[in-house]
Amino acid sequence: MPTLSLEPPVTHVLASGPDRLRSSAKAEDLERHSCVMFLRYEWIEDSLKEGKLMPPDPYRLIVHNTSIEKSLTSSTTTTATVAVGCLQMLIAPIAGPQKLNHKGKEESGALGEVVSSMIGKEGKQKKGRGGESDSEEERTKEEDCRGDILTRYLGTTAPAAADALEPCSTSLNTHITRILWELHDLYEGVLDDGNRALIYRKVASEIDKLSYKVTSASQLDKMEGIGQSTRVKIKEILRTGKLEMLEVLLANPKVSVLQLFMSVWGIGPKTATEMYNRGYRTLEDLKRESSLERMPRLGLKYYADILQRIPRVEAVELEKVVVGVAKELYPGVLAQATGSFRRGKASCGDIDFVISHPDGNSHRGLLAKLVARLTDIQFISDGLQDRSRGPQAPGHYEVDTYMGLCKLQGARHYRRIDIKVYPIRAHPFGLLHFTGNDIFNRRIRELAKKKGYKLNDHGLFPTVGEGQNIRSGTESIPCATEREILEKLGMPYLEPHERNW
Ligand SMILES: Nc1ccn([C@H]2C[C@H](O)[C@@H](COP(=O)(O)OP(=O)(O)OP(=O)(O)O)O2)c(=O)n1
Ligand SMILES: [Mn+2]
Repeated sequence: MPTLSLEPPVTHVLASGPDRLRSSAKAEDLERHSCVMFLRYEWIEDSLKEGKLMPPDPYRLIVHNTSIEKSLTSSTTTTATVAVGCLQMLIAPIAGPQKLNHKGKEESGALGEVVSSMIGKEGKQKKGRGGESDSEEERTKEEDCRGDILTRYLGTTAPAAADALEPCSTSLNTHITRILWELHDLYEGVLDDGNRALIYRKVASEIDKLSYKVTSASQLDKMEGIGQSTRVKIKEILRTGKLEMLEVLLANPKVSVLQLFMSVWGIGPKTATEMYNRGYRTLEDLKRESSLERMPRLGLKYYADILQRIPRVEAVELEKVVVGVAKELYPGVLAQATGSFRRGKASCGDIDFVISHPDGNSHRGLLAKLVARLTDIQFISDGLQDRSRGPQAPGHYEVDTYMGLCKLQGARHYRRIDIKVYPIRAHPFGLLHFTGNDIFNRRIRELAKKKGYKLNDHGLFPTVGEGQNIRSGTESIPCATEREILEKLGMPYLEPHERNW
């Protein structure tokens, strides 16, 4: 089990362009306070490849403004890579104790402000990828152009590719978004109002992406998708640090019990309300309820572990185990972790596998064998298997699903694992769907609808009729790759890390 053993411990990783670094007097200040190391961009690439934090010394840039200039220009590694970013590792003494927001992301607090002032209030933080040789200006143009294309196709701008690798992103605006996320969670979960939840989610994620701290609601004037009532709420949050409407909601005892129940894996609004109406108020009460189905039982059994997010280093190891066993059992199998892991996130809520076999036949029975072997080696501990046979429902093919819990040998926590096995013709659709994120999926499904298709994780089905009478065929348009699916929808291909909407 790999560990994060860098000393002093790393709490933040931020990226900055070298030009900004060269001209910044504050770079020296930060170095003097010895809270920052400036590293070449390859450090994070290698760390991600290796699944652990690499020792920083070989990647270090000497941080006096004049020396930075020298090490940037005289670096023996590709100047192109160096030219796109220098990483700063901000360590504990200044950052103070780590705080987690509701999504388990670190809050950057005052230190974030120091850094944002260093890299520029209005400037978007940029991170490049190794091997790119275009200039910063060219890249900006290209990203802007891609944004335009997507705006045209999807009615919104995708986040720049550079925003996606979460290890480098910390929100500077959790003073606002913490409350908006809480509203999202309440509306989505407890109050079962998906539309309102989506509004708060969109606004909160947009504000989380800003590279400056919002101190006045007028700074958000140009941001799309913020309605008048959300604006009023943000003003109140900025003025008072809280939101009365949220406090009133949270003070409602029923709401807090429902929230607690729905934090259990497998319990949705319906069961939570039912349990509340039966007089249950605590998780201990729930454990006594014999009518609970298997999934919420597991949810209760592994409650504390499931709440913990999976650090990326561990997810890398989890993927190795499952893919390794799948390949051993079925040479040539297509198996990979999707979801937030494939989108490059620093931590994942669970780990989602999508599997298929190119021979068109071996997918049958594969899941049962794989789960049996993973159980034998004491990787999988508990779970549920389900087979949704098709195509009784239009356009639904045989897809096997496993939802359960697993643990690496010697690891502290059990982790949630989902495995989906698709027949090869549906594989790219499964991959696209389970890579997400959910907002991106919603957008491409809307786009498909406009173009006369129904898109789901089984295929792309031409539709006939209109409005209430709309019906989709049972034969999918064949697509061999995710790229082909997006092409059929007339939109440019997006790498998984560009799908963090
Ligand atoms: N209501 C949903 C739920 C899921 N998905 C798709 C998109 C998700 O990205 C993917 C995997 O679902 P997860 O809930 O596991 O979400 P993520 O993997 O994206 O995030 P997390 O880190 O929380 O697991 O399935 C979706 O489109 N709509
Ligand atoms: Mn997931």
